[in-house]
Amino acid sequence: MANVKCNPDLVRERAKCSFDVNELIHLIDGGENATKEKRHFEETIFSVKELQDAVPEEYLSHKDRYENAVRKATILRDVCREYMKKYNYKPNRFRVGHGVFKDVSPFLLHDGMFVATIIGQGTPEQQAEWLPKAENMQIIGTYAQTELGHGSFIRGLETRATYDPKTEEFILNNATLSSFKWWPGGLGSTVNHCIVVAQLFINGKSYGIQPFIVQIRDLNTHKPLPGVKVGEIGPKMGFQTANNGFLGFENFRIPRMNMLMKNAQVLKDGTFVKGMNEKLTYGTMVMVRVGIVGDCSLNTSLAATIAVRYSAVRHQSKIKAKEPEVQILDYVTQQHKLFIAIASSHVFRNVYSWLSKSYLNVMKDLAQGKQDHLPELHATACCLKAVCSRDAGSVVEECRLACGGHGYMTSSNLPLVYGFTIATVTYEGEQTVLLLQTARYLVKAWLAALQGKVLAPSVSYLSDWLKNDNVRWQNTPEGIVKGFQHVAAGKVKAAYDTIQKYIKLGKDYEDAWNLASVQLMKASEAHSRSILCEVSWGEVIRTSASPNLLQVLKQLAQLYLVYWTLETSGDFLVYSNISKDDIAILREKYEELLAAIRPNAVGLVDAFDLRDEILHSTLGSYDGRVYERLMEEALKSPLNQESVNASFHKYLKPLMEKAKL
Ligand SMILES: CCCCCCCC/C=C\C/C=C/C(=O)SCCNC(=O)CCNC(=O)[C@H](O)C(C)(C)COP(=O)(O)OP(=O)(O)OC[C@H]1O[C@@H](n2cnc3c(N)ncnc32)[C@H](O)[C@@H]1OP(=O)(O)O
Ligand SMILES: Cc1cc2nc3c(=O)[nH]c(=O)nc-3n(C[C@H](O)[C@H](O)[C@H](O)COP(=O)(O)OP(=O)(O)OC[C@H]3O[C@@H](n4cnc5c(N)ncnc54)[C@H](O)[C@@H]3O)c2cc1C
Repeated sequence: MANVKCNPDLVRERAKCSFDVNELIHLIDGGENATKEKRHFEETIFSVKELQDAVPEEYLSHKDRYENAVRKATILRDVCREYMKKYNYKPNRFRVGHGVFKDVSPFLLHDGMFVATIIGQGTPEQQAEWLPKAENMQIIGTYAQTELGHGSFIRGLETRATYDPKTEEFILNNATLSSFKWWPGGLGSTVNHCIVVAQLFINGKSYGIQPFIVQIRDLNTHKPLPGVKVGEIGPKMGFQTANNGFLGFENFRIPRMNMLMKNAQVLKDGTFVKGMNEKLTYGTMVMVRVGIVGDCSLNTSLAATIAVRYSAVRHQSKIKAKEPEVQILDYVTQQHKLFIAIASSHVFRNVYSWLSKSYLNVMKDLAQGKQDHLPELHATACCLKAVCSRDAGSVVEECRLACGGHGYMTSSNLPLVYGFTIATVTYEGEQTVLLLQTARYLVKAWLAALQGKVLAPSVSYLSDWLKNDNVRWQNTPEGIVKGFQHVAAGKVKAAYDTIQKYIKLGKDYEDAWNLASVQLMKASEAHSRSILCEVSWGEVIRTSASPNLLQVLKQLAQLYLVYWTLETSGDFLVYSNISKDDIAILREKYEELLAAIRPNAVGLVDAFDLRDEILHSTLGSYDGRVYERLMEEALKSPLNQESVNASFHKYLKPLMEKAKL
């Protein structure tokens, strides 16, 4: 990239950088070697001509766009397979996926959830049967859980799997319209198999929801099998190439062994054998929620790179009347909009790495029959997924707005990035629903703290606060982290007291819960924020890096802490011992941090190491040829391929002529 002829503003910005960009790239990637491998892999993918679109996708019809995405998905699969064989390297397909598809791959669910569910929910025999076929694409699958009528409340799903002991089969049925599966990615026209989450019935008795692996299309003709009704759900706000679909069954039979039985089992005679914990059936969702925190980091870095580079190139208005127009990045309001995006990406990455470790530890425990830490993992993954995805959506939108009118151009890629980022707020558990799951855990933890019990590490601050809620405020990163814990503890207490108040007024627990649920949701958000602050600050101070880089990483981490303290200063005034003067000091600190980060802004986004092919942006490319690219892309419009469009003769001319009469 270094030899590309760049916009002079970007050249100057890069020269100003106080740290070694390559050092940060290696740190993000996990070492110099990892960067080399990543770059070699990406170079290979993006030099495949067939993966490059001659015409921007947006000009294609819905159908052509889908077919083009499938074409590219198959080529990408082949290239990756060869690459893995040759170099024994497991590539990050999601990162290059943004380059290849702009949006998302029709195979996203195959990789992300179908294969993962066979691993997580299948017995060793079932894995041996389906995993090799799924991994080498002999079968293509998705995860079909959500229905027209139910998504959040999984226990309310209506698809039925009724066991027939005579034939040792399950009979799948969708008797109502609301029971039709709705949303699964790839289901529309791509997959031939899916994991169907259905209500198990044996001898008329319900045994809750269970996962089944079901073939829905003929492997040769791709026609839906008799008894299967399947199709695509149509255009959406984003995820245009994900090929989301609907599905219903009519007396469709599958063998007994197609129920994934790692947890619960159905024996030949119809005896139901309970698993260790029925919630383990929800395991794939927990895994993906953890993964989404990592996606939030990538999505935020995409938007930050585009908006920061553009802001360095774009000049508009003046700060001082007698001086030239300034780079818009020099406006402190612009820095306020953008630097939190850079900081958030680092916070999400660090928290993802921390959460992944907890996830793997709990998986190891579960393999040995220990489930003590499962509730804490579930509660933590729920609230972090909810808060990170919403933050990422807001940050991406702020980056888009920070690019003014050009941010509204599809060619900036910011609308598409926003489309797939904002989807994460809803899928894999809608944000409020997940925050309320965590609130259940927090209320239980609060009760345990009141009873003097030892709490799990992520909530132990509740007991600390109970012992001493009068800690003096300190304007240091550690003091701010404590402050966030005080806010969270104060909110948990307030929500708990509100439930108790309603119960005393004669409400039952469920109604009291609903009446207190705005507070419960806010408590859960505050709990997440305290984890995000504590974990990210902790990771940064433990980072081994050169003094120059460490200084910049600390500035970013502090910016995150101060930004969110100021954003929620009302809560701090209510629940911590912060004073108005402390807030004024933090405001000053915030301004100092913006100024300190400013010279490194371009270097920081360069360190996300996102190739132009992944950014897909007229505004964000490495060379900063913004106006040239905007014009080049505009000229690709089909309307610019003819000097006069037929509509002139058909409609405009008659209109003008009628007006003359
Ligand atoms: C790294 C890979 C990245 C891959 C990326 C792929 C991206 C693909 C892109 C898009 C795909 C999108 C896919 C989907 O959206 S799939 C559908 C996802 N659907 C949901 O997430 C539904 C959300 N709803 C739920 O999860 C549940 O209904 C619920 C948790 C909200 C409630 O469940 P319910 O059975 O009603 O439980 P209760 O509320 O009654 O709680 C009972 C008890 O159980 C505990 N609990 C709930 N869930 C879990 C769990 N997963 N693990 C452990 N424990 C759980 C809960 O805490 C309660 O405990 P208690 O308070 O002690 O009683
Ligand atoms: C892009 C995208 C891709 C998807 N891919 C898949 C897929 O591959 N496979 C799959 O199975 N599903 C998929 N889904 C479905 C997704 O998982 C659900 O849409 C999601 O879980 C939310 O459920 P819902 O649509 O039923 O929302 P609802 O639950 O109906 O939410 C509507 C509103 O009701 C509120 N609400 C609901 N319950 C409660 C409650 N208990 N307390 C308070 N408020 C409540 C919510 O907060 C929300 O404001 C996808 C969705 C999207 C958008």
